[in-house]
Order: sequence, then C-alpha cells, then structure tokens
Amino acid sequence: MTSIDVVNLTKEYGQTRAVDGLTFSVLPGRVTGFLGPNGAGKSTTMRLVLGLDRPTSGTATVGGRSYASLDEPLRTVGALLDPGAALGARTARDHLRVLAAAGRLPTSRVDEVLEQTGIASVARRRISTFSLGMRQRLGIAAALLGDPAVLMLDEPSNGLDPEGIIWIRELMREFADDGRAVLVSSHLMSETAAVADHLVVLGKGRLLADTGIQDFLDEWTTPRVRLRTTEGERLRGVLVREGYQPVQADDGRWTVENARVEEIGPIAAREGIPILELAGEGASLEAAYLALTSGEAEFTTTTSPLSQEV
Ligand SMILES: Nc1ncnc2c1ncn2[C@@H]1O[C@H](COP(=O)(O)OP(=O)(O)OP(=O)(O)O)[C@@H](O)[C@H]1O
Repeated sequence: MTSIDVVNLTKEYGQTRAVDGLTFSVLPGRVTGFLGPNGAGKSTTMRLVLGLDRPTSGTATVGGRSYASLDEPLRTVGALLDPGAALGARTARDHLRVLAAAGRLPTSRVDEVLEQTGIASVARRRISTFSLGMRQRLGIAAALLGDPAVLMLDEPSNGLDPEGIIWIRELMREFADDGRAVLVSSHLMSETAAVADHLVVLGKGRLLADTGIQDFLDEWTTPRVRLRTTEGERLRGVLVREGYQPVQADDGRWTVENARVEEIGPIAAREGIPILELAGEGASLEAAYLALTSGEAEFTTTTSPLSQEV
C-alpha cells in the first residue's frame, strides 16, 4: 500500500511562492481530487512529487521515498502531467516502447496499454497527427505502463470527449477500488465530485481543505427545504416560533433555509398542516468550492467585460 506524502513543502520561483508550507497525504484506496484556481500550485506540487523540480524546503515522497530514489519508479507512480511532452515525430507505439525500455518494463505492456486506452488502432501513426484527446489518451497510456501503485493525473479530462471523460473516471475508480492511490487535479468541483472520495483544495500555494466530500459539504453548505402547503400562513407562524425563517416565492412555494426535511416534516405533521410537496435541496458543491476559494485566485476578473465595452 503506497501513499504520497507531502510534508511542509515549499517551492519558490524568484518572488513567487508557488507552494507554501503544504502538508497532506494521498492515501491508497481512494481517489483524491486536487482542486484550486489557476496558479494555486497543483502542477508544481505534482512536479515536486515526481522530482522534476527541487523543493525550496520540505519533502514530497512516494511510499516514504523520494521519487529519485525509487527502485522501480514506473511501477510505483504513473503520471500524466503534460500531454504535449511526447515527441511528435515518433509513432505512439514507438514512444511507449522507448518509455518501457527506459523503465525496464516488458514490451508486452505497450500493446496492453494501447488497448486499455483505446488508441491501439492509431498506434502506428505519428503523434504529431494526434488530436488533443488522442494525445491525452497516449499520456494516460504512458502513465499506466508500469501498472503503478499510485496514479497522478493533472487535468486528465482536458480534450477528452464525454465518452472519454466517463472512461477516465471509471479507470480512476477501478484503481482506487483496487487499493491504489489516485491524485487527480482539476479546476472544476463538479467534475471532481463525480469521481473523488476525498478533496485537497489549494489557494495561492496553501492548503485550504483536506477533507472527505461529505464533510466538505457539511462544513461549507447550508441545507434548505422547499415545500408547498394549503395552509402557508399557519405553517409560517409555527416555523417562525421554532426559529426558522420561511420565505414564500411568487409561485406559492415556501423555502426554509438552514433546515432539513427531517426537521420540517414532523413539525407540520404534529400541527396537522397538510403538506403537498416537501423536498430537501442538495447543497451545491460548486457554490461551496467558490466560497472556499474566493479571494484565493491568482488571476481574477475585477471588471466585467460588458462594462468595459460600454
Ligand atoms: N517554472 C516556473 N517558473 C516560475 N514560476 C512558476 C513556474 N512554475 C509555476 N510557476 C508559478 O507558480 C504558481 C503556481 O503554478 P502552478 O502551475 O503550480 O498552478 P496550478 O494550480 O497548477 O494552476 P493551473 O490550474 O493554472 O494549472 C503560479 O504563480 C505560476 O506562475
């Protein structure tokens, strides 16, 4: 069981502190979503884990060892960082063969990962002719070559079509269910929530959250109930006495903030008030994420493009 452990990690580029005293672990058996606005430090952290950059201070290890000291790096960590990195003049198959040879992996793995990523039919084409989605699949094929214990993917759904996005989600799920550790970065909470069990959120290089999805929802969102009744005013009076603040919309429906159906339903039943509809609203993960990261984006729009045109 291999994990990624980041401890007090800091990386400075000149005046820019890209990663700032970061500590978190990516544990086996779950998909950890790595979130944060542009420039939050996600890619830098991944590069430090892979030993592609030296930390200013702190450590990033895989299975307790630095990447450079791993005996079999490709069998330990599979990573997708920059799909543009593959050499365009080579065929996809040759590209993977070179990687397999360098990693002392059997050539048979090349055909296996070409099949697994759905690019076997274009394996003999030059990479320069590949679409972004095909390059992305090739990058994922390279990550899978060593059948690694840890998978680290930077924005894997970039350029993938909807079928490809579902495929990559299922792949990550299978890896985690198989007891492996998966770290996947994204800007989008909705995309991450569809696959991740756990979240690590960065803002300006610092850790903003390291939490399970459900705990994140509980902490950052407030539940709300929508209902319809034949006795709105009576229900309103009862709920106000109970400390709620029901508000009626134009269509006659009521909204009760900070309330759950398990609380409101029994109150109405106790008072004998007929309820025609009662629904708890799913808290919006996206709204919670924006609330957490607001003010943490390195690049934000201060003026709306529309107002500039006027
Ligand atoms: N090689 C480098 N030289 C100088 N500054 C860098 C370098 N790499 C990253 N940075 C800076 O470090 C900060 C973090 O960048 P990083 O790419 O890690 O963020 P990110 O969260 O991956 O962003 P994105 O979602 O846009 O990819 C940014 O301010 C970036 O400009």
